[in-house]
Amino acid sequence: MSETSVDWPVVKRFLNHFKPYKTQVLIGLALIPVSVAFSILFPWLIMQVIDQQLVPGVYDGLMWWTLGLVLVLIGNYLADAIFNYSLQSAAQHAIRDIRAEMFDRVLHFPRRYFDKTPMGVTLTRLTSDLEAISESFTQGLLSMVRDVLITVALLVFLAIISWKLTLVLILIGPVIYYITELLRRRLRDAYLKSRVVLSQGTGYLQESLSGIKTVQLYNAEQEVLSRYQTYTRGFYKAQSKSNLYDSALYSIIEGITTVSMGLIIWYGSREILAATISVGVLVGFINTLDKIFVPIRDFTSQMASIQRAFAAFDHIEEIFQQDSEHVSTQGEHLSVSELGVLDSFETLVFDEVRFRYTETGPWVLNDVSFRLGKGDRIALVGSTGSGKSTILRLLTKTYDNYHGSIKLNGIELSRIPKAEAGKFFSLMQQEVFLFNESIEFNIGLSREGIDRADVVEAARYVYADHFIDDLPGGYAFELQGNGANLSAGQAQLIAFARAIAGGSEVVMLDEATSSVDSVTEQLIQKAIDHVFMEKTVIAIAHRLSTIQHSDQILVLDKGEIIERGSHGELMRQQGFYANLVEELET
Ligand SMILES: Nc1ncnc2c1ncn2[C@@H]1O[C@H](COP(=O)(O)OP(=O)(O)OP(=O)(O)O)[C@@H](O)[C@H]1O
Repeated sequence: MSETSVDWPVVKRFLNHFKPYKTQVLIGLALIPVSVAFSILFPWLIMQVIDQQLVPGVYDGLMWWTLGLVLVLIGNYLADAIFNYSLQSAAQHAIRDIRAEMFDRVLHFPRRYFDKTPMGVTLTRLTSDLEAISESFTQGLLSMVRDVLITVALLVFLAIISWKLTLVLILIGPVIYYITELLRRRLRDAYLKSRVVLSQGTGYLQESLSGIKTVQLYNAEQEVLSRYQTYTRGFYKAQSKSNLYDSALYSIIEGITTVSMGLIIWYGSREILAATISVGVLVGFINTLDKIFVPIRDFTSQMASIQRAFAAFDHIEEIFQQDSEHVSTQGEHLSVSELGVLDSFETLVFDEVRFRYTETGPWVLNDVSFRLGKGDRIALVGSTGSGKSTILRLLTKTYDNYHGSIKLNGIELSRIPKAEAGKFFSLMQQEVFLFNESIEFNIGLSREGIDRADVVEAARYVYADHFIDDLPGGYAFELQGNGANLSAGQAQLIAFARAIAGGSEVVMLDEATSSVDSVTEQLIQKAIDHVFMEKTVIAIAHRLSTIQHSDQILVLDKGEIIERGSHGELMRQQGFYANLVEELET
């Protein structure tokens, strides 16, 4: 344990989750003394049967002793079963609650977290790390407490019936402990190694499966497989090593138990012949031996399990430590009058906004200023990486540590809670994610206040209704594998309908650059025209027609607005924009 530092507040927070299930924990704990009592009662009864009945040849009452033995055995099993069941049940309940709480946090994490944390890591935190803690709680910590108490009680019992035999036993104890400790260290190293390789392998597996289309497209199956095999080989090696130490430990302890048994029988027989102890004492002693050695052996795995739990505590703590960021994206508590100002969209003003994704990274937006009024349509154009999407990401509050000022109806955006700001803006994304659910779900997303009629209306708004009606089941049509059973254009229309269904006043459009078939292309164009006619729009525009429909065009280069104006004005300037348009036309 000395290798692992224990963060008690973390452990305490974990144990707090057991409070609602304290009855089960208390039942489990209450059964520990029962188990201890039964463990002593059994060898004591055996001693009595031998010394009082068998050796003197008294058969009267033998049945009662035997019945007592059976009852104690049954009682012991029952106590063990209830102990395990109640503690496991409490642990499972607590883990269920913690898992839900952690997932809730993860769902609210800022994008920065996901930018730097591989998905596999978050998955591991929510699954195997929690399992390790739960396992350690039941099979590690509390079983160890019970076993230690039983061992001590048995040793006291043995010392009372024969201190000489107990002395022989105690001499063997340190040998077992030393061997166990030696192997345990190696076992733990091998185990840790296998966990590291396993999590790397799982991360790689997850990445390969999410990129399966690319893997297959470029016939990279063999390379991917051989790279995965390096992880499985590593895992196999580490696992084999830990199995080897585990079985070595098991066999050595078994061997020592047998040798001790021999020693005790030899020494005990001499004592019987010298009439210092009775036959019953020797048999009772032998019966108890196993009960002492097994916990000593299990102690190793219990300690390992507790160490795993502490490592897991450190990992899940990373999730709980994200707290401050979690709160910051939520903005502040606005006053009633401020909330009144946010009733409907009036203006959005960017004033010398600067932004970078990381503390030390390059500035991605440099003194960006513009004003978007109700009904205005702004187009953002510029080369790739110039910062267009970043502007939209600031508005969706995906990132919020900007410099300068962004005011929504005069209130600083960073102060407005994410959910509140979200009512104003909806994003028509270029990158579409569709769930394995019905079309209706994919448009409405079970959002509050959006019913079936809104879903149908949104689909009609973006001209997606015709193709949806033609699908088997219509709005109940189940999508598969991120919309694999739709065309790319249809998937885009569903995403458009999703953005419209929210009823936001400002639509942010990230226009797709990928080409779709001409029929869907026309539908998408019509949907965009519709939005341009009726909504306030801020669009990352790639189509010339979208750009020309805008009141104001902002031309971005390396995070700066280098030109601004209407299409006609910018064409007359014969600058960056005019060149861009020329490229689009050719
Ligand atoms: N999560 C991120 N972490 C760090 N840097 C990022 C991140 N996202 C984008 N960037 C960087 O910010 C810059 C602007 O990116 P942005 O996505 O805003 O460009 P864009 O103009 O929308 O490009 P495109 O037209 O290709 O979508 C780029 O240099 C990019 O590398």
